[in-house]
Amino acid sequence: KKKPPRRYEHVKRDVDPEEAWLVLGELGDGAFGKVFKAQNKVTGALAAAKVIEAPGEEELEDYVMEIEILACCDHPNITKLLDALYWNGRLWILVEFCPGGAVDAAILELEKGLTEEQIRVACKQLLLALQYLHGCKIIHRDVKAGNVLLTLDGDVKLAPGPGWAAPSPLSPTPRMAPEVVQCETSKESPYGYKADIWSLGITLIEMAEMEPPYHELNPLRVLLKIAKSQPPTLRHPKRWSEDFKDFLRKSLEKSPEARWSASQLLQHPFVAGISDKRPLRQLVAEARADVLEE
Ligand SMILES: COc1ccc(Nc2ncnc(-c3cccnc3Nc3cc(NC(=O)c4cccc(C(F)(F)F)c4)ccc3C)n2)cc1
Repeated sequence: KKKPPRRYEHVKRDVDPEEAWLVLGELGDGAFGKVFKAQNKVTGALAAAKVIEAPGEEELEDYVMEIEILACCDHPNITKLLDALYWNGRLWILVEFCPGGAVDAAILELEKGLTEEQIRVACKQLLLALQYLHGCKIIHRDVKAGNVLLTLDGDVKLAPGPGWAAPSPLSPTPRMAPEVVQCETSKESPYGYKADIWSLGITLIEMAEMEPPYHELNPLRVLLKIAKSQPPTLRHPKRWSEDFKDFLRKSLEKSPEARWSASQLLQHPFVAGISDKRPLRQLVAEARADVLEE
């Protein structure tokens, strides 16, 4: 006899999502399912809606974990949960819509990297998001330009991509911290929150140079490079400030113990004292302008 589906606190089971939400169009199609743009029929609020086809009970548990995290995360630089519904064998997760899309898409659109001023603003907001997550004992595990979403007024929000959960070292990404690559997840040095700081450093290089380091290598070579090489640096150091290069040295420190935490990095001159979001507003306007012209 089929066991009754478990009840989850933040997942509605008795509402048809399309009664409450008008689906406006597709935003993307990932391994996990499709993402649509949607509008609330009552409030007019815009959302990004992830629709997962027929998740099995164990898959549902994973997604409910994500929903629980989203539901308890209340931070301006983390996508806010708007609704979660389980209907007709599909799980819908709706979060506030970020009109600027992901930073990696903006870089592709504009065919150039971000300026140091734009990187500085994004970096400060990502550090605030990571400080918050790490304070809640949450490790993001997949900080990359594709998971940094842009709003019209120049904010960034951290969202996970399809791979969100514990990426196995067998699917290495150029942003993986050395201790993760060396599977040093033993007790004394677990895959800690410091791995997100390494990935942030790699993401800043990705924003500056359009690609993360070692992007030209195959996955195995990436693993070896990360494990045995000195931390990556910017390709053209003369183009960048000493503050930026020093910030990268502090976040791309191979030893997780010596690597600075989000709170320590928030005191670094590269991000201390800035608050003007205009550089990112310009980035979104430029990237969207291209799209609007088409
Ligand atoms: C192609 O053009 C665009 C234009 C605008 C957008 N805007 C946008 N705005 C908001 N979300 C998304 C989005 C895109 C692809 C996949 N998921 C997206 N958002 C989303 C995120 C989540 N989950 C989280 O953000 C999340 C889950 C767990 C933890 C965390 C964190 F660790 F960061 F707190 C974050 C759940 C459901 C959805 C629909 N996309 C996207 C593409």
